Amino acid sequence: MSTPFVVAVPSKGRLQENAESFFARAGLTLSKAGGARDYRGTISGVDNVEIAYLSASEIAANLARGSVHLGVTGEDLVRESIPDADKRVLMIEGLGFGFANVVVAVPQAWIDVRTMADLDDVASGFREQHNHRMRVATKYINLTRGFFAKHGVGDYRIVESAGATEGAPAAGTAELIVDITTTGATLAANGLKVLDDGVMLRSQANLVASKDADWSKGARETARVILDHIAARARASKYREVRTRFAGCNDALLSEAHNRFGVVAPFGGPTSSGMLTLHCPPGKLYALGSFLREHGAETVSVVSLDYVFDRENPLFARLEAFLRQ
Ligand SMILES: Nc1ncnc2c1ncn2[C@@H]1O[C@H](COP(=O)(O)OP(=O)(O)OP(=O)(O)O)[C@@H](O)[C@H]1O
Ligand SMILES: O=P(O)(O)OC[C@H]1O[C@H](OP(=O)(O)OP(=O)(O)O)[C@H](O)[C@@H]1O
Ligand SMILES: [Mg+2]
Repeated sequence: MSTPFVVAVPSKGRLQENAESFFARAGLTLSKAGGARDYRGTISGVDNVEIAYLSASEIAANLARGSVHLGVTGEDLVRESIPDADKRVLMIEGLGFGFANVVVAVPQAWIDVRTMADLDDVASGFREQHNHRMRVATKYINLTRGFFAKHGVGDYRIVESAGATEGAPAAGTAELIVDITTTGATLAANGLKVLDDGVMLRSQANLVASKDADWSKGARETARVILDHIAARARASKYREVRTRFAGCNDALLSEAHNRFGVVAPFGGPTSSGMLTLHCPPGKLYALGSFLREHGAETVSVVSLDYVFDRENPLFARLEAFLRQ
């Protein structure tokens, strides 16, 4: 038997539920072989795939190592734990959940410190006054080093923090922090504020491929099938299907609809009896319906799409290009 194609899926934390429903929406049903507590699983109907249930940070580490082919994890973890990430992994697609920013936050009491440049001023003075360098608590060590260097801030020391990072300034173990935030509630509760230019990374959950996995012919074919499901779902959710029939429909009208509403005609122009099928972005449906009726349509119906299978698979094309590099 050939070695399995491994897909890593978050087993806990904030990304877990959304990741499972992302696969389900794409028609990929994950099942845990040995029940809820099992950490290996399969995808029904796609042969030779093994699902590895891991934490989001383990998934980033496994992608770096090439021990999984595809994984769902946060961009923050990818950028922090994989040096030269863009060469080692491909972020195939942002998944629209797990949004969070990695930020530099200082005590609100530091009223004169609003920017990284202000922080640089504080850092220099701090060392003279306190006999030690300004301390930054974080688990994002590499991201912090890169960002601070980019802003010319050098006079600081990192204090590694695995959890409850926001508490470090009040506890006296650091002067400021770098951490991930969504609502900002935890920062506010700890009397911290984000610097105006202190957003280091806008992260979301991503579908990520590892360059160093075993990309045999069989593995590529499995990736193609999985990404075909995902692309079909992504394409379907960008549009609604609009159907109508009217005599006066012509190419000029279709190109006006395309320009004004972003409409595409996946099956070509109207049939001989004037039947027309269009795909329209959800936000433009009413405007398109009005436009079609103004030009002679009697009735316009709209339905949701589950999948749109195209000959082109942009996600797999991106993966192939990356693996060729
Ligand atoms: N408000 C948030 N705080 C932290 N992470 C968030 C937030 N919103 C989204 N995320 C994303 O979720 C990822 C996993 O965070 P979470 O703390 O849920 O995982 P975890 O199961 O605790 O993983 P680990 O054990 O590896 O820390 C983060 O790296 C980030 O990409
Ligand atoms: O901006 P907010 O919406 O308040 O969210 C930010 C908080 O959430 C995360 O912690 P998490 O809940 O993942 O706990 P952990 O530190 O144990 O991983 C993060 O480390 C912050 O503490
Ligand atoms: Mg966590």
